Amino acid sequence: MSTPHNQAQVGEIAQTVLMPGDPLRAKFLAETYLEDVHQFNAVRNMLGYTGTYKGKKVSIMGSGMGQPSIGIYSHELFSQYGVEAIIRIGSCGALIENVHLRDVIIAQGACTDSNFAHQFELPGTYSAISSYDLLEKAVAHAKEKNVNYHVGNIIASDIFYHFNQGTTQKWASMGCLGVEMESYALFATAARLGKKALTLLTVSDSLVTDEQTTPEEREKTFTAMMEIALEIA
Ligand SMILES: O=P(O)(O)O[C@H]1O[C@H](CO)[C@@H](O)[C@H]1O
Ligand SMILES: O=c1cc[nH]c(=O)[nH]1
Repeated sequence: MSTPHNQAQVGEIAQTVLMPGDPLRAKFLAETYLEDVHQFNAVRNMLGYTGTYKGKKVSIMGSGMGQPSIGIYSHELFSQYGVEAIIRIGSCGALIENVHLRDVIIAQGACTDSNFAHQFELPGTYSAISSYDLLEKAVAHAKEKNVNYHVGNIIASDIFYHFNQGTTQKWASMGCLGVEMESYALFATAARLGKKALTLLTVSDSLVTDEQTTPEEREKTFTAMMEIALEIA
């Protein structure tokens, strides 16, 4: 069996999948941390790997950028491959002053400007939240490893280059810690299919101070977040 976007056979993918947006971050992680690794997907270069971490079977696969992309991959993983939990390991922009470059955000919930949840025809606004079970474990590991972490809400936007300069400040005024582009669709897909999801983000840039990390740093150096995800997988 395969899907239009994933050439893996059933059984090749672990019950927990770590998902960075960047498929090269998936490759780095698999090559750096996993043993007995094999690559299960290369369709559209959305690289996916399964291996073991401390004896535990774990998969890592890129999600691409944006809610439509993670909506496709997470739906297929949950509904076709028996995946029970997806942990997104992404980069984000900091929206408030006390969230610094390279800090880790553990997303409790995600707001959005996307219409992803309109498909559910709910009689109101859906609040997308992470799995408390995964969240609790991530916080425990972050504490144990002395990671600079924050737990709270984020904004999962359909837009990277906002023409209206004030947009992200409005989300900051509602307590959102960071901006990224996938978590709302991931949390909603998991909820609809009765599965678990969590997002861990490393701050790659600050919309407050304009500091930035390089593309290579985003690919290879966000290891505190990667290690938390591997421990709780
Ligand atoms: O680094 P990743 O996981 O791709 O996450 C962030 O980076 C991309 C934008 O540069 C978006 O996908 C955003 O969510
Ligand atoms: O969506 C994103 C991801 C990283 N940094 C941003 O500013 N936005």
